[in-house]
Amino acid sequence: MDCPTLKWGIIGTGQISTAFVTDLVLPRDDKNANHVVQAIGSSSKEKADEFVKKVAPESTATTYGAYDSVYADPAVDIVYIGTPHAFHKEACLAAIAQGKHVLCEKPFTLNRREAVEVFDAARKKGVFVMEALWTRFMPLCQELQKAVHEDKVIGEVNRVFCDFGLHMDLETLPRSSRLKNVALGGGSLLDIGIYSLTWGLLLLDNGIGETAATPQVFSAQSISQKIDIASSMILHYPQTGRQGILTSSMQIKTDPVFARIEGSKGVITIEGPATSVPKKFTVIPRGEDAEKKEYDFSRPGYGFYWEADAVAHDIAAKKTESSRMPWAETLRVMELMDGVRERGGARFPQDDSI
Ligand SMILES: NC(=O)C1=CN([C@@H]2O[C@H](COP(=O)(O)OP(=O)(O)OC[C@H]3O[C@@H](n4cnc5c(N)ncnc54)[C@H](OP(=O)(O)O)[C@@H]3O)[C@@H](O)[C@H]2O)C=CC1
Ligand SMILES: O=C1OC[C@@H](O)[C@H](O)[C@H]1O
Repeated sequence: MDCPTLKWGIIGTGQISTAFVTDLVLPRDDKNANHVVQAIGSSSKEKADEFVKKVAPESTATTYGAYDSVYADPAVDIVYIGTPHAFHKEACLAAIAQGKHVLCEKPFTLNRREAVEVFDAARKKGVFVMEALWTRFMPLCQELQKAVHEDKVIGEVNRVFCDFGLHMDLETLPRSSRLKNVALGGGSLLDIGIYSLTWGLLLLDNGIGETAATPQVFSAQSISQKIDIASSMILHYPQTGRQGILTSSMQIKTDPVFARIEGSKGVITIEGPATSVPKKFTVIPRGEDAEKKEYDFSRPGYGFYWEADAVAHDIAAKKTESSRMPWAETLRVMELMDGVRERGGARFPQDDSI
């Protein structure tokens, strides 16, 4: 099918649902899927109505003051989950129980154990489920992986540095903020460290999920008000000697150049407004006379349509997993982050496995 149609039910009307739905309805020249905003579920019907008025005024979305009504709506094909991390598992399970496909925001769940529960349920129902790690679906990311692993433009990779820092004034954030509330999964690692880890995994090794090489992991976390305000991970691949130095912080914003890949024949830098939103990469070959080459990627809107289009095509092809974000890859990332939190001391009340 060339241009499949997918009818979306949206759960939560906060920041990310606003950005995601804005992109779903964005007119684009390169459109290769039809996205219909079919239903909106919110804690109140008034909020859902407001959301439609603001974000998708042309749509005829049904609005509900309860999430369950979205899961039960027969017109909805796929549920997009845009609630805080701590509610992802419950929302995924409820949607799957109604036979819906699911695209769930990152981090997929609070830990690996919860993710296993969701994938087991999806397997039994035969529905498509994916973690919305949108950066992996950006053309820049795919081009960069090709340049590094297939074209070997900087020879053999030796080290990858990547940071995602944002200045989040913890003192002034309300206790209810998902960024600092422990019960909502607050802290830097699950919110933004997941991107630094993703870049490291994608650039240090060409495998994904079960085919990926297993690194040794060393890590540290700085804990304040029970959450990690900074996390650092060193990934070491014993077979190749490669190292990744991958960090996150809630104290200071990262420079626009947020990552650096060092290889035997040169260096690549990646830059953009945030570590989740790469705009350009630059290949800098070794040697004083060597010419730098810049690869600049423009994008209308935010760039969430790339993952949405990929999901539409996977579902049309009757797949239950994405090849760019397979279940085993989500489980691998969750397991690595579980380990970091186990060593670092950040814990959530409902997380009884660590
Ligand atoms: N891919 C990306 O670039 C981004 C991903 N995210 C991810 O999306 C998720 C949501 O983040 P974000 O949109 O920033 O969060 P917001 O706080 O802006 O919105 C979350 C929404 O979830 C609903 N909700 C349900 N229960 C609660 C609760 N107890 N506290 C707060 N909200 C609740 C609310 O919607 P309602 O009242 O309508 O039900 C709320 O508006 C997170 O998991 C985050 O990691 C976030 C930002 C960017
Ligand atoms: O995924 C994200 O990327 C951007 C950040 O501002 C946000 O907190 C995070 O959830």
